[in-house]
Amino acid sequence: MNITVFCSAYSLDDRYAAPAAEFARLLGAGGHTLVWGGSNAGLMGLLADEVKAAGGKLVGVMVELLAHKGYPGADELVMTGDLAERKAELLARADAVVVLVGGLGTLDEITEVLELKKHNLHGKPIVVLDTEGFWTGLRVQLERMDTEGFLPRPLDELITFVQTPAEVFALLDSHQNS
Ligand SMILES: C/C(=C\CNc1ncnc2c1ncn2[C@@H]1O[C@H](COP(=O)(O)O)[C@@H](O)[C@H]1O)CO
Repeated sequence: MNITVFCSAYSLDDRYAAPAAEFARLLGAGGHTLVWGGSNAGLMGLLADEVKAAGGKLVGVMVELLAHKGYPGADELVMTGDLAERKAELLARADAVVVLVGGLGTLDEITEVLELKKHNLHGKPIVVLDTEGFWTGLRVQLERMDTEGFLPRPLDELITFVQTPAEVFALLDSHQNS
């Protein structure tokens, strides 16, 4: 499975780094391919290291302006012209999207794939690994949109929040088998 991952480009403490590393090991050991921003920076680099060490493949989708930060050991590096093209490519190459902790770049990526799914422009699973309740604020806001009639379809058709790396793969397996 090609799993596109959005996550922080910053180095983070163990509360966030350890679950991200565990997720990456499960991804690699499961024979999946990590599709990600292609950077060796922070959590993005840690993720790639762990996936590679566990036997998974790496496909980096980069923008020219950040090419100097490219992960040296990627199996494939795709160069895109700008951030919008990169987001489109990250989604096009995904069988599923997984979101780890992150900042504005990650938030931008989540809302993009959600908005496209809302309009039925793709039907790929979007799973948030909600480490330490990091995304509680987003979940609460989305639930309010859902209950107060701001969404054209139920929220649980659009996105799933889980607490552990193992739950991510259990969910993706259940999607594959359905
Ligand atoms: C932080 C530094 C460089 C960042 N380099 C990046 N390279 C590739 N992709 C990136 C980079 N920064 C952001 N992204 C994308 O956005 C998400 C992370 O952004 P956030 O703001 O940290 O959440 C990530 O999913 C990438 O796709 C200098 O060391």
